[in-house]
Amino acid sequence: MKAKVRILDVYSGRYSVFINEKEAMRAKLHPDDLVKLEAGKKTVYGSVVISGLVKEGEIGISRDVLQLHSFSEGEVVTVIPSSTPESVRYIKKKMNGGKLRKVEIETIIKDIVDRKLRDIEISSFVTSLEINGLDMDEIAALTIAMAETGDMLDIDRKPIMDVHSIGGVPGNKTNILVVPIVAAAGLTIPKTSSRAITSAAGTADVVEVFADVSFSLDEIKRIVEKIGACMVWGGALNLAPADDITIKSERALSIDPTGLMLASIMSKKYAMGSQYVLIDIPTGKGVKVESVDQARALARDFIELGKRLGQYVEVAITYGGQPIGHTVGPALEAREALQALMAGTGPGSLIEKATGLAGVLLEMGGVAPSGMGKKMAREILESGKAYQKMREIIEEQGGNPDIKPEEIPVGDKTYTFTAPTSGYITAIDNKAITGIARAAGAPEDKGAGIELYVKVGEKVKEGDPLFTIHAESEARLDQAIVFARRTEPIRIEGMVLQRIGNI
Ligand SMILES: O=P(O)(O)OC[C@H]1O[C@H](OP(=O)(O)O)[C@H](O)[C@@H]1O
Ligand SMILES: O=c1cc[nH]c(=O)[nH]1
Repeated sequence: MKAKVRILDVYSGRYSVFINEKEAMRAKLHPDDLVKLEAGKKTVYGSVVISGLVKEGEIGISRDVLQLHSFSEGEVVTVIPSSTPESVRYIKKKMNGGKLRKVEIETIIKDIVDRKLRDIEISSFVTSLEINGLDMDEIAALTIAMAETGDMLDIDRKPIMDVHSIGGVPGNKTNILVVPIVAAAGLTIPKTSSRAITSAAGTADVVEVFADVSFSLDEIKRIVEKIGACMVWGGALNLAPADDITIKSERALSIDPTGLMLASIMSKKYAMGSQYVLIDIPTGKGVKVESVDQARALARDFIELGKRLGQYVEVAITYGGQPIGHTVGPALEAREALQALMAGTGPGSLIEKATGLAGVLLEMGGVAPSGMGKKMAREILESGKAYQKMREIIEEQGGNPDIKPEEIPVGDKTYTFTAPTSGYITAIDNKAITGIARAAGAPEDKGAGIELYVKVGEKVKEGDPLFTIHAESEARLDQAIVFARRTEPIRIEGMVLQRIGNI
């Protein structure tokens, strides 16, 4: 069938194609059917939405499609019903525990990028990877397919350093300090981050509080060649474009299948042309990797994958047993990171980790002698040079370099939990902290999150404040309070954990 394009002011978070009910009946199209739109050399796939927003003879296109494809109002397109793509068969193969061949992985990734696979099929793919995993051949094929379906960056300043955390630990704003420290030492570090996957704030969500994170590859090249660094969102570029699409399913399920995580991280590094990559594996209770043995096994996989991609990879296993610093959630974390950069100091968990990671990169990049990297990183932070570099990054990325931490707005609906008893803090439950911050609205509501007043090992008196929840609406605050009451994220020795009555 032929129809005229009508551009609808609608964002559905997916590729939606709106068809009038009568037209759909005639063409035997049903909600969520896959259709192909053809106009000249352009081909786009989308899912059918039956809607009164368009008349007969029209085809409505949501703004999501227009972000990557140009269609004009009134343009004539051919609408062709599309059958289930071949890649669904390969997804089922993985669901049944089979090993995928390179060509099968390439087909799945291409179909994800072309939007031939819909959310439900992509979620099934992600779930099949969570359950049945991938071996190193599959991971390497997946990484290269994810990178090569998008653009590649070629920056003239070498060597190109990079850092990436596997995430999972609440409050992990560490790389917002690492990147300016490393760039202030004269190294080149074009950092791409994803948005939150399992946490309440990915690094891209946090940086977005004070600067833009969505840039074209040409803009990134210009920024990095000028100041040696950037901190951008991988999903905004056509860089490993399957990554952000699969991350949406991961976020909804709060899972990060190991093989997909390796491919997600390393495809971004490969596409950015990174030569020396440091991977941070936070390890501890309630994060993605709970034991040092598991962390070592994962480290070997990163190093092996790096070799296959021609990259030199080192891994830092870091402490992830409780949140990093004192804040969780985009705006609160942005405040804390900026404060630390300005003061050259801050909470031990943040400063030690940031200078430790930056130090490894300074040694890998050959600007610090072996064993001296951390000291040099600390000097750069304390001297204010890292803050100056951060100001350059913020300015080049369209933000206000003069912004002060207290000027960053945080959620004004608050509730503070206090210590029910006196004693030492014995544990902080990472998963519960993330769950509360997400219930409060993070990461989408930038001001939502948690301010923590205590860390494990500290002494509190009954009635001392433990943490404050911030939200942007009363409804979200109430949800977070309920979640916090149910999960009791902070344990104090001697505290009654549960009271059980007649059962
Ligand atoms: O904690 P969750 O949400 O699972 O993991 C996602 C976060 O981990 C990585 O951090 P970085 O960009 O290396 O700092 C990702 O880019 C993302 O920001
Ligand atoms: O970028 C990232 C970080 C953690 N896990 C992923 O899958 N991607």
